[in-house]
Amino acid sequence: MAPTMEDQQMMRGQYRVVVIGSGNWGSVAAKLIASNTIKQPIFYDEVWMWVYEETLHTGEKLSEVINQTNENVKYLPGIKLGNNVIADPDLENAVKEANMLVFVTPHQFVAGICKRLVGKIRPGTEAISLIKGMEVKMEGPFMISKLITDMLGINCCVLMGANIANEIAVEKFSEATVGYRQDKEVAQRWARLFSTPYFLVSIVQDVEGVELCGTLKNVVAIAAGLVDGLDMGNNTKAAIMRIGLREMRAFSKLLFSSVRDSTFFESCGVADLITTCLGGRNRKVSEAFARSGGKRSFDELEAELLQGQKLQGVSTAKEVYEVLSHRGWQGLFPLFTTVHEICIGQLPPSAIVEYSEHTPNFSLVEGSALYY
Ligand SMILES: NC(=O)c1ccc[n+]([C@@H]2O[C@H](COP(=O)([O-])OP(=O)(O)OC[C@H]3O[C@@H](n4cnc5c(N)ncnc54)[C@H](O)[C@@H]3O)[C@@H](O)[C@H]2O)c1
Ligand SMILES: O=P(O)(O)OC[C@H](O)CO
Repeated sequence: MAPTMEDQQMMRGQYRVVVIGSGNWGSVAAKLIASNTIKQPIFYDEVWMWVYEETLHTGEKLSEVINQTNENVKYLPGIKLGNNVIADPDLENAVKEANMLVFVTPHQFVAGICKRLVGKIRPGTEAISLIKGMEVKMEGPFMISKLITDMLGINCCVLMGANIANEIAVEKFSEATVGYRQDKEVAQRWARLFSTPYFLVSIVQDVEGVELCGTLKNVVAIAAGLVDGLDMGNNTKAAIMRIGLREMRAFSKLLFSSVRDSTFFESCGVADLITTCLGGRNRKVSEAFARSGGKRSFDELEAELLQGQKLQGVSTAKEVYEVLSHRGWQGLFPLFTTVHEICIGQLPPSAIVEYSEHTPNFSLVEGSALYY
């Protein structure tokens, strides 16, 4: 039954959103959300955005400049976020009224942020993670949505997709996928919060599949960048993407048997893999690494080329490698293994196309559980 006028009045402003993170994608997410909260009465108009405070070269505080200019001059210059976006450098204050938390920071910072939020979250709060990455603990791999759920005791959906932030910032058409565990209504509410005519969001009941797609494609993007840096051309890059996709699917299914094949055909799967391997930051820095012959470090190149933005692929390759070596799976995942060994300088960048020496291992798994 459709809600009555009275119900709609009662629901007015019921959902208050905070965006935790204000990097390149965090700022675009705040812009998308703010364009919807202002139009949809169930959402409170103002959107809080937690800013990891920093002092700009002008001596001004980033959060103050965002509030004065309505622009994130460091991470998304030239784009107005919407007058209903409020930047707040005080994390606890930013979340205090919210019941919809949008996590969008580089994955290495999430555990520290959640630690600060323990006991500070309103009852009945829902979360969504836009973060592409995972953590590896003694007990094994931990997806970021699970980390948020475990640390804060709240349900956490994920939103992933072929989403290069700068393109969405200028309202070029793209798609995204929300992954949810149980509650379809909550997932639909998240889709409603993000969807615009140029940003189409679908929902699938496969939280791990969606999150692993977003996480693992960053490792393949490092491989794609190496291929570009070696001037190997399109066929080689396509081969790397195909093999990478197969390893993404095999790894995801080995970790979570519930992961669906169909998820890899959503925006979060093959589409994100393609866009990241063509135009992402991981690809860009990795290309520069290969062009330096592996002489310059990823850290140095990240600082030089991204000016404060963070790569996720190199640390994810390490995290994936930890899982592979702990379980004795390196031979089954030659691409993931090789990417990590190149990133740490154990192999030269050219090893990415000397991949054939591992191929027999790879074909051994044909017909096994890994293969289908
Ligand atoms: N940028 C994109 O196109 C894009 C698209 C989709 C998903 N993502 C994912 O979104 C997540 C966030 O990426 P982003 O692009 O918004 O960020 P970013 O890489 O542009 O910026 C880095 C952010 O980290 C913050 N930071 C630095 N040190 C910190 C600390 N110690 N604690 C907390 N924060 C700190 C900075 O203030 C900045 O906001 C990543 O997982 C990324 O993979 C990015
Ligand atoms: O720029 P990257 O490599 O971090 O990728 C950005 C997004 O994840 C693309 O969907």
